Amino acid sequence: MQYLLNAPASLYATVQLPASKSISNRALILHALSGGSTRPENLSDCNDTQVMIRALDHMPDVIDIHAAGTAMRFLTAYLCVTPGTHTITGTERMQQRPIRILVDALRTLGARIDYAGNEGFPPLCINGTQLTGSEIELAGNVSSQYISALLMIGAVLPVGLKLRLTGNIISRPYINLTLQLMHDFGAQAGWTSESSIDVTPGGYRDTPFRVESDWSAASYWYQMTALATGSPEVELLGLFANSAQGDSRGAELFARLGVQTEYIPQGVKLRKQGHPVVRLDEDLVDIPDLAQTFVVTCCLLDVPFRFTGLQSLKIKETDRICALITELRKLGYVIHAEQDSILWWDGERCPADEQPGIDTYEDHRMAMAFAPACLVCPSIRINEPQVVSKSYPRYWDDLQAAGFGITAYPESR
Ligand SMILES: O=C(O)C1=C[C@@H](OP(=O)(O)O)[C@@H](O)[C@H](O)C1
Ligand SMILES: C=C(OP(=O)(O)O)C(=O)O
Repeated sequence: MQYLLNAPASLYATVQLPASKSISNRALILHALSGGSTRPENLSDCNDTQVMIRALDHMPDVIDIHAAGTAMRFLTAYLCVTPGTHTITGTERMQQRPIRILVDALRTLGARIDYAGNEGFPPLCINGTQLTGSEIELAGNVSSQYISALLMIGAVLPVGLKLRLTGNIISRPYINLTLQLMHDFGAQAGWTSESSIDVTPGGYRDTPFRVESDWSAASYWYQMTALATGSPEVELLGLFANSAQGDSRGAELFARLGVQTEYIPQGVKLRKQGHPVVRLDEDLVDIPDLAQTFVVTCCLLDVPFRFTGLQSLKIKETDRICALITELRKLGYVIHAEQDSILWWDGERCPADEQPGIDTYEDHRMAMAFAPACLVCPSIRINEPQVVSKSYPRYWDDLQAAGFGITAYPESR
């Protein structure tokens, strides 16, 4: 399928954002480990959370988590401490996303895990057992999800858990989000140095918990506000000012691109104010999921950039470094990569396709970050638009409600 997008003449919208999948999937694991009956409220309706709910509710012999990185990593650790034998698998891409660092760490703690396909990658066959280890060292420079997965089970281990992280820690705010939620569910855990974390044993308590809206999803509305002409006004509901989500830092970066955030009781109100900076150089190591948003926005605003800290992009839903370079060329922008961890643009242009069809590579963020481009490039088409269901199933409905025209074609052209 393909969507042809048309921008509204002016952008005024009030949007009920989806709940955060990162928070939902942590809350579901912590709730399960608490053994309580008070289910977290306002869970995301996205595919990544649906697969988690299904797995925890039914615990089938074969658990298929589709494309959900958090579900794969968090459930792997969870299954190690849960009685029974399960195989956990996912999409073809998931079977290419590395998991050896987590498996090695869990094995050091005494877990019984076998690779059911290729060494180092899902699917995994896991036999739940009592873990006896309590201290591990693991790399912190590949995916923070391994660390979050270990931390969450740490509180139910007999003597707790001490983690020592090596290398430059990436996606640190996601580790802090895990620690915050563990605390909310009654556990004690925290940093003891820049690279060490201790978790006290004692388990979790049954706790009422409400999931905040998704700050990563909010970024596409910031992007639309930045790119819209006139005086756009967008209200995003369900976001907190003092959010534990690292991607809330997007608000501060967008201020430099001319979008002002006003915190209101229901969420945030966005308006355009001032002019974008003349160039944007930023380390995005803490906010990798916003890389596509900022790369596309800066090109379309004509703001040259250099974004570092992107080393995790190659192992996400697709190789996002390659995908961005290829798809931006269709819009007439020549961006460059360095050392698999940096993307930069000095303003270089190439002829744009007449009716660009953006490929999305089974990556929700490719679809969501390129759709706002219709505010600048008429006749833009998004291929396989249904990929948004991974984190924001109502994305296209919300765009239509905001006045965007969407025409669906059955075949990609
Ligand atoms: O813990 C989480 O909820 C997430 C951590 C990040 O992954 P990495 O730690 O692999 O960068 C992020 O990209 C992902 O979307 C969600
Ligand atoms: C990388 C992402 O998700 P995950 O790693 O959880 O599949 C994402 O949502 O951008």
